[in-house]
Amino acid sequence: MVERNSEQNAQDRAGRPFPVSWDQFHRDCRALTWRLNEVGPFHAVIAITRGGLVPAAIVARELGLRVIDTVCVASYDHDKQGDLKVLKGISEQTAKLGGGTGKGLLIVDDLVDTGKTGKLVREMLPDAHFATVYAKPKGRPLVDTYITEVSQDTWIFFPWDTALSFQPPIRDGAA
Ligand SMILES: O=P(O)(O)OC[C@H]1O[C@H](OP(=O)(O)OP(=O)(O)O)[C@H](O)[C@@H]1O
Ligand SMILES: O=c1[nH]c(=O)c2nc[nH]c2[nH]1
Ligand SMILES: [Mg+2]
Repeated sequence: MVERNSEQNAQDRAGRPFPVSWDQFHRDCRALTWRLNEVGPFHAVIAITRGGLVPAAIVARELGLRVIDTVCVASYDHDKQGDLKVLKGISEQTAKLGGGTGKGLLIVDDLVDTGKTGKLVREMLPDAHFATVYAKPKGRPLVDTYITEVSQDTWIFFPWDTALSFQPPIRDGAA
């Protein structure tokens, strides 16, 4: 069980819900790839699981990359960030492709928020290119390429975490 830290309860701080549909997410990932295509070529994509798996699949498809690795990090227990735990590091084979420092490797995640996850992975591969679809201001300086910035008090709701449900009319107090 990931340890909870009430100071880091991101969703409590999040005044603004930002729901993202599958269509929107796919479009944003394609927009990200247009930018990455100018920066590459890359030897491999490394997804920061689990949120980075979906954008990594789309980016890899668009860039024609077939070597895909994962760095498995756990920190948020739903909406509360605890201590970061690396459950699986980058494979030796992928590390070799990046010359040990990550040169020519592309790290992909769905977003940076506080930047803690991104910082941890960057330290493993200082010369890798780090891309996220969304960025909040605290984490943004860690990212090399991103598409959309949202305010720090925004909570992004990803399509794999949500389902269609009834919403009360705005007049009746809907967000
Ligand atoms: O910039 P930070 O404050 O570190 O937050 C960003 C990280 O938080 C989320 O992952 P989470 O730990 O919730 O795990 P998940 O990807 O498995 O959902 C998100 O996918 C990023 O990896
Ligand atoms: O689904 C999520 N939305 C967010 O805004 C966020 N920030 C950190 N981790 C997050 N997970
Ligand atoms: Mg994640």
